[in-house]
Amino acid sequence: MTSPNICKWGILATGGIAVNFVEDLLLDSSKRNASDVQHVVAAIASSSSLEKADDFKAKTGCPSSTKTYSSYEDMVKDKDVDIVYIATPHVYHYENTLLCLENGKGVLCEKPFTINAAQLKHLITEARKRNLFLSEAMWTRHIPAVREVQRLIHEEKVLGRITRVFSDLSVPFALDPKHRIYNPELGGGALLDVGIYALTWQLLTLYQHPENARAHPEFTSTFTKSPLTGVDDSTVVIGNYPRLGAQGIATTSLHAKTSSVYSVLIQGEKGDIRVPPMPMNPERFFLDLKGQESKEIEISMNGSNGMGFEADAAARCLRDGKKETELCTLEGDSLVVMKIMDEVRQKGDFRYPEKWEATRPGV
Ligand SMILES: NC(=O)C1=CN([C@@H]2O[C@H](COP(=O)(O)OP(=O)(O)OC[C@H]3O[C@@H](n4cnc5c(N)ncnc54)[C@H](OP(=O)(O)O)[C@@H]3O)[C@@H](O)[C@H]2O)C=CC1
Ligand SMILES: O=C1OC[C@@H](O)[C@H](O)[C@H]1O
Repeated sequence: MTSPNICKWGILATGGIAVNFVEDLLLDSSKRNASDVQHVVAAIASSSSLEKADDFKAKTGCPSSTKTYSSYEDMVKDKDVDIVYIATPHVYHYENTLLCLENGKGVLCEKPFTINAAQLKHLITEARKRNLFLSEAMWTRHIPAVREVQRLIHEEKVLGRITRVFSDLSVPFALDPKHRIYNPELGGGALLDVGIYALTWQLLTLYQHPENARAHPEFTSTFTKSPLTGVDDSTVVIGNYPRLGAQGIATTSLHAKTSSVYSVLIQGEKGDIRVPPMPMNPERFFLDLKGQESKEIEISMNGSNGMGFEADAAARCLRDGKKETELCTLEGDSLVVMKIMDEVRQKGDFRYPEKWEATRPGV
């Protein structure tokens, strides 16, 4: 048996989700059927202090060999780092990614990739120019249960013709204007933070349906601005897919909570598939075929938070010299999502502060 390929990660930012990501990196990858790759947390950087990076290292149980840095700029120069995972608030993704690329590092950047499509196009150009790996950490696209739902409806066609897909992620956050979810200076708002998952499910099921052949749907949307800070606090995106004769209704809210019955409901002529919450990383779903008992299908992640699958995909790309993952391509997937979110924000007459919408001068 050949030894696993080792992927050496740098962790840029030490907030909430970075903990979950690092926990998954430290799990035995064979539990995810990924014995061909192995992850090492080579370095952790905090922009706040070295102490914060050290605390993060201790809290997540990283080995003593993991280096810590008190600046992102120093970490990206570390020769022991192959790829950087970026977990800062949304408005920083563009500059943080450029910093990594300019220092020769591949990047897996948290969602939403950037604030707008123009910024993402620039990142794609820079990554290609430098022949570096680049991907959005849209983990949902890599989750085994999500892939199984896609296989069932697209390949096995268990529901026959698909007619409608409802998808929702709604999280009632406390009304705090400083929290990144409500703060326009951090790229807050329901659509970019949580609505992106509801939209992704619509694209995974309808846009990526083989009979749609990635034809761009026509979108109708509503965008409600929070009286607190002006970011959207509830948004609906309806996609019309004429090639399928189907519609997708993606919803998000910072007030309501996703129904406990389903976060995704895929309706077809032969029945429904129902994915209970949460939609980001489901381990089970229900197949409700007409005239039959409901069947629960469980696809366990064996104790993983669900973020290891995107890390495995990135590690395989680095090993194989690929510059993007197959399940979350730059132009075919991430850029499509960014363009739709731009369109929805434009219709809702909402822009982030101009300095966060900007691309570098001359781009
Ligand atoms: N995939 C998923 O399920 C999830 C993804 N996310 C995504 O991950 C990213 C980070 O979210 P989350 O971890 O919840 O955010 P947190 O607020 O918990 O952490 C963000 C980190 O970014 C760094 N940072 C740098 N500049 C700032 C600043 N001006 N204000 C605040 N933080 C700053 C800080 O780390 P330091 O001090 O170390 O530099 C901070 O701890 C977002 O893109 C979000 O959408 C979030 C939750 C779940
Ligand atoms: O990605 C996310 O998923 C879970 C949410 O609670 C969080 O705000 C968001 O960033």
